[in-house]
Amino acid sequence: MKHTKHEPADGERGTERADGNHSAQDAKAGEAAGASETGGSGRSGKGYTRREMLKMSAAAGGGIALGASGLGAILKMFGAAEAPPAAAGGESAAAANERLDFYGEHQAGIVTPQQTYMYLVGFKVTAADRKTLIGLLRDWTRFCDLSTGGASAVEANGRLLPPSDSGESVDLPAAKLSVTFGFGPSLFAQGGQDRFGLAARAPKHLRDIPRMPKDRIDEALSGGDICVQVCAEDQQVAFHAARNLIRLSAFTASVLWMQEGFISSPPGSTPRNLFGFKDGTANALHDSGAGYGDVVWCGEDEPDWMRGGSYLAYRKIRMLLEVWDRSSLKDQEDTFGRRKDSGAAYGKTGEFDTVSPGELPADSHVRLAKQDGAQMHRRAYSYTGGIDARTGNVDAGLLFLSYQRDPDKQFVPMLRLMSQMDKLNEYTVHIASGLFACPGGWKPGEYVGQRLLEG
Ligand SMILES: C=CC1=C(C)c2cc3[nH]c(cc4nc(cc5[nH]c(cc1n2)c(C)c5CCC(=O)O)C(CCC(=O)O)=C4C)c(C)c3C=C
Ligand SMILES: [Fe+2]
Repeated sequence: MKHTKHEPADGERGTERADGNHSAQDAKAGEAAGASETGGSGRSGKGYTRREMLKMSAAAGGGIALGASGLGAILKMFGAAEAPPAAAGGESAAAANERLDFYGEHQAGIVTPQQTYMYLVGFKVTAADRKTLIGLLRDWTRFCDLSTGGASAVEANGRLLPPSDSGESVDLPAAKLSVTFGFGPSLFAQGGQDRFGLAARAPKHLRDIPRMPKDRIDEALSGGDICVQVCAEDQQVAFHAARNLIRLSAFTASVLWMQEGFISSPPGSTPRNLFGFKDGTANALHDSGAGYGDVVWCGEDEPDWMRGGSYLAYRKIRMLLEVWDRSSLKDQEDTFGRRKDSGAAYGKTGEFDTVSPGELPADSHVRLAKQDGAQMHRRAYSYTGGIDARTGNVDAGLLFLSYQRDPDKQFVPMLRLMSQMDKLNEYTVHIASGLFACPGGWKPGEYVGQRLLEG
């Protein structure tokens, strides 16, 4: 059952916390709540774990007169910045490192370091009007605010109703949870219909990725009005967030598809994909504030809500592991133009040595990327889906995700070139596709997409 909405009045909202600390109002509310747990000592300025939040919500249910919504009451306890106290002085560095700020100039989960687990969920909005859509985005915002801070939105409204949160992350830390939102072309216009009065606010480059000749796209796994990328260092934390975002969308949106990915590498080194090659090396070419500005973040030529945002290109690419595993090491290395062990380009010794395209096979993947010349920020995850019952082969591959400021220049032409010539095509099939406009980051007190919906 969906929780009753708590619409904070302006005066309830907390102030912006550039330093990660909450306003005095928040701290006071936190102290009051903490007092019930700490024998009166309070925990002003310290973070609360999910477990503590659960206990506090139970305490609040017993001792504080709740409003229509227990969740609302919990949020009120922490002040109407709608967040539990964030990492601040006194908290252990380990705990602080577990949190990624949900607020900021840019959304987390784009250039922030890649976490181990990822869920990608595509939604179709079923709401009939903009107001209902806004309600969903507000609910999602509250959930993300709490869960990225390591708290749970557990209602304290008795045993006769389903709990507002499924609860499997209650004892777990924030685990660097990030939730990144993107809007698909169909949210702005579908079949010539301006469904939510947003057509005039559509970003410049948002249209479906054109189909390529070799594509075997499954429409049921593609597109959508809204895409949510959920990442965390703990799979249960990531799943919990994806699941509860779905749950909160009941009656307002329906899930079209959900993908599950993973990636792993020793700290500081480039992860390997399921072909055993280091994947993500060239991100180092733009790995700086200035580089992100040139490659990732949208600028002044976009509507205000997209500034500091980016376009997410998504391709689900099946990798034919059995074919690959029967190929010689030479064939495998020729496919990328890089060495399998070190990741170095042909003719070089170090992974990050500058690539000399002329030394790479003409149809190799990296040579074609260099020929195209564009850069994008890749954030891919591997996936596995068990065994293909028809063939007995392993169903596995890459959830290719890239962020760029202009997909018409930085993604589509390269995809076209690769689809025509890439040696990698002998071993891969593209089976799902989508392009989403991810707005710039959120300010505390603002709901996801507010500048689009109210601008
Ligand atoms: C249209 C863009 C791309 C698709 C689709 C794509 C699929 C894909 N890539 C790999 C593995 C590797 N890709 C690598 C480099 C690389 N790939 C792209 C783009 C697409 N890849 C770019 C822009 C680059 C960087 C090229 C450069 O400037 O050097 C590499 C090499 C190491 C690295 O830089 O990451 C690997 C390995 C797979 C397996 C795949 C589809 C399944
Ligand atoms: Fe690639």
